Amino acid sequence: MTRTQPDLAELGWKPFFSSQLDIDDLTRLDPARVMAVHRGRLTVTGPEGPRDLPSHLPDAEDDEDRPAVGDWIMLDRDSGLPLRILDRFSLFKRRAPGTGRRVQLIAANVDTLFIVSSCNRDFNLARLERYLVLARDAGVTPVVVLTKADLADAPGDFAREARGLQAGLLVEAVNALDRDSLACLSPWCGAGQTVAMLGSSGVGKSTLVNTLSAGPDVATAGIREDDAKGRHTTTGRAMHRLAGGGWLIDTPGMRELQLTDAAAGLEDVFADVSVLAQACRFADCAHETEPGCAVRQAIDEGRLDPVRLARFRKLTAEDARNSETLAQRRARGKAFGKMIKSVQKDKRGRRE
Ligand SMILES: Nc1nc2c(ncn2[C@@H]2O[C@H](COP(=O)(O)OP(=O)(O)OP(=O)(O)O)[C@@H](O)[C@H]2O)c(=O)[nH]1
Ligand SMILES: [Zn+2]
Repeated sequence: MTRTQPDLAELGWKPFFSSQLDIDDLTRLDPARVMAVHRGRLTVTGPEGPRDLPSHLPDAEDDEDRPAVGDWIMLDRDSGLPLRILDRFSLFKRRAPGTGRRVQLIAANVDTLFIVSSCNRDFNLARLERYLVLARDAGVTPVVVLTKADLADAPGDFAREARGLQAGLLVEAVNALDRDSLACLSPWCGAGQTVAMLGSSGVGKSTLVNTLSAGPDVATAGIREDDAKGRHTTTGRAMHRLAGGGWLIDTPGMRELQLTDAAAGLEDVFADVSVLAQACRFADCAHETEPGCAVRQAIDEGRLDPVRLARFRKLTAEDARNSETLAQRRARGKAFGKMIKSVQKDKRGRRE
């Protein structure tokens, strides 16, 4: 299949980006979209086709000044070098493991997050809520995609349960192997649109990528780089061109995303709990044994499902754990080490 180079709009350019440029910028700079980031290099695509560039930008100060897959960067027209990253309308990021407060950028300027689960034992409301919090936190519209509908007796039941999580939540049950069955996803896969995907292992993410993909990629194909041994290796693709004209970002980092600093997302996805909590007597109420707890009162009166509160607690704990600083983590590790030692001592004491 041959296809012409995508133009700016097809690459996902929006008025949001034009509004960040002045006349002077337009005469000196060219925009390009980051298709892949790897070992200090970028693969970008602009209307002139794909290019391989160094990833360092002149004014980079902190972690968020580094280019991520999906970013729009402005290149100097003369030197061809990247000068500036345009503000992102959405961003998936995470704390880099073991580095305290350092942030790793996963994907930028994503319009829609496909939250993938399947119509079988993988289906789990707690997991869906976790992904909904991630979507909300990144500023991306979520769509729940339930695969393996063809293997389930009553796929509608799964879809109904998922829809119950949030008013207006978009849920589609599909057979990921069948292109016709994926037609319901086309509103989010059209020209210029960018999708990312989250879901546990085996739910059908790779199958979805394959079925939705346009085939051989003009925008990213043909970029080769030398590896350490001087061999040519084709750069791993992070953005897949979709048959509908849009883009799908699929990177290992995206697949491993965890909750961090997600307080705003939690408050939104669990708006029912947050609203109740405002009426608790104590601002830091843990809704356990505190007097004047409006959340527990709602449970006693049957207005809130205790299972939902338990899921909210678990996610809040995950967020707190992932958001703690390296110093806090070390302190917790030490306290835990001390406790183990004292238990071991205690056991030895009893044996002697
Ligand atoms: N019948 C049917 N099989 C499916 C569907 N979606 C996925 N499968 C099958 O399920 C298996 C797992 O699918 P994958 O696409 O590899 O799952 P994944 O989410 O990419 O898994 P990881 O790579 O481990 O993250 C494959 O054998 C697929 O063919 C579906 O909608 N219907
Ligand atoms: Zn309370």
